[in-house]
Amino acid sequence: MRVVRLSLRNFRSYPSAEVELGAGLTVITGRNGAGKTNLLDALYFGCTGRSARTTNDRELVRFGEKVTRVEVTTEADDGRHELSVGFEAGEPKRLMADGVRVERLLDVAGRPLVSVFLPDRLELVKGTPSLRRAHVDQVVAALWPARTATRRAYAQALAQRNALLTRVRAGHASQASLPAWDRELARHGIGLMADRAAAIDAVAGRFPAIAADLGLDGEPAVAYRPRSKASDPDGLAAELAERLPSDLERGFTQHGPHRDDLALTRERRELRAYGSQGQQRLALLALLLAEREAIAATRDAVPVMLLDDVMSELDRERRGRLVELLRSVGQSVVTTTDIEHVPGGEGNDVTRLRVEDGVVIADGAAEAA
Ligand SMILES: Nc1ncnc2c1ncn2[C@@H]1O[C@H](COP(=O)(O)OP(=O)(O)OP(=O)(O)O)[C@@H](O)[C@H]1O
Repeated sequence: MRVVRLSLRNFRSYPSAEVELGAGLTVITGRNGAGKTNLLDALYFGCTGRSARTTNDRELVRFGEKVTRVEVTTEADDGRHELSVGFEAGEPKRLMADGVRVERLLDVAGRPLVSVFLPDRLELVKGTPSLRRAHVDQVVAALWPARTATRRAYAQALAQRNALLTRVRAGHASQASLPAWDRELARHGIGLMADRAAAIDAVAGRFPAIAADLGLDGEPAVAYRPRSKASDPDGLAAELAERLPSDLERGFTQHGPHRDDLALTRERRELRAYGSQGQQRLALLALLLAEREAIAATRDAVPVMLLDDVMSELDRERRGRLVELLRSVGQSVVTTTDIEHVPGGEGNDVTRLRVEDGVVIADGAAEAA
């Protein structure tokens, strides 16, 4: 499946725009502030129903306007499909798939998977474990959509246990029902840990070669770091029981997969603490590309890569390697202020779009794929 067309109305800086994407690499050029990221975010929004940049949807509505709308046309073996997201500022979003109203685009079977790199996504490497956990869970969802149920069940059981801890602590409930909740939490917890381990396993094997391809030296590696050592629900329930006094003191559950992390390392040291900006950036790109490969191998779908402003931060050799990787398989869209930052960007297989004064101009389309 690939995205063939993007259409927007009153989205961020665009009054309206119609964009045809290439089957392989599409490069969006334009000056600083021209609207390149806005276009990339519109694509993300149209495919997922969410912005990659903000959780405040109001920001997406063009200044002075009330309603925004993004439509995405995809092409798959069974023909073309239409996804659309629109809303009036302050009102709920209206999501449609092939003209039928849906609750969430993420649940639509035929929607394109997207993987996005924005400069602030470096937080995934540098930031708190919670960001990496959420990311790992997204990878699980992309690999095996049905398994999102396990994460939801775990979150629900955790919330119930925490509520009970608060009541016990306040003297409003007895401890008698805690073991039952521990068993429930442990059952879903072990399931969640198994899903995360399997997802990282699929990615970890691919990561070093891709990282090396991108020019990241020093034996880069990615590994799942579960908080619990347990291998079955009884083991995790026992660990929870052991920590009960301290949980009661604090009023929340301190142990379990909601404290897991993902380690990105180079020379066995955490990139989060010791990596240069360039190394962190390369590791994140390698991670996203390894995930793309793992997803492509598991499902009949290659996620569309959306890369914002990544080229200017890489040296020429690494830019060249990244572009080669992107051109080798699937669909990707990159933004840059200067086409010269995309080695091979003038090639016949590359679609070039230029953004100027709120208008998107086809700057030489790729030959039919
Ligand atoms: N809701 C909105 N309505 C109108 N304009 C907006 C809205 N939100 C952002 N903008 C404008 O969009 C422009 C930024 O666009 P964008 O971030 O896509 O630029 P860019 O081409 O990626 O720039 P850079 O190369 O500097 O990263 C700014 O001029 C900003 O004022």
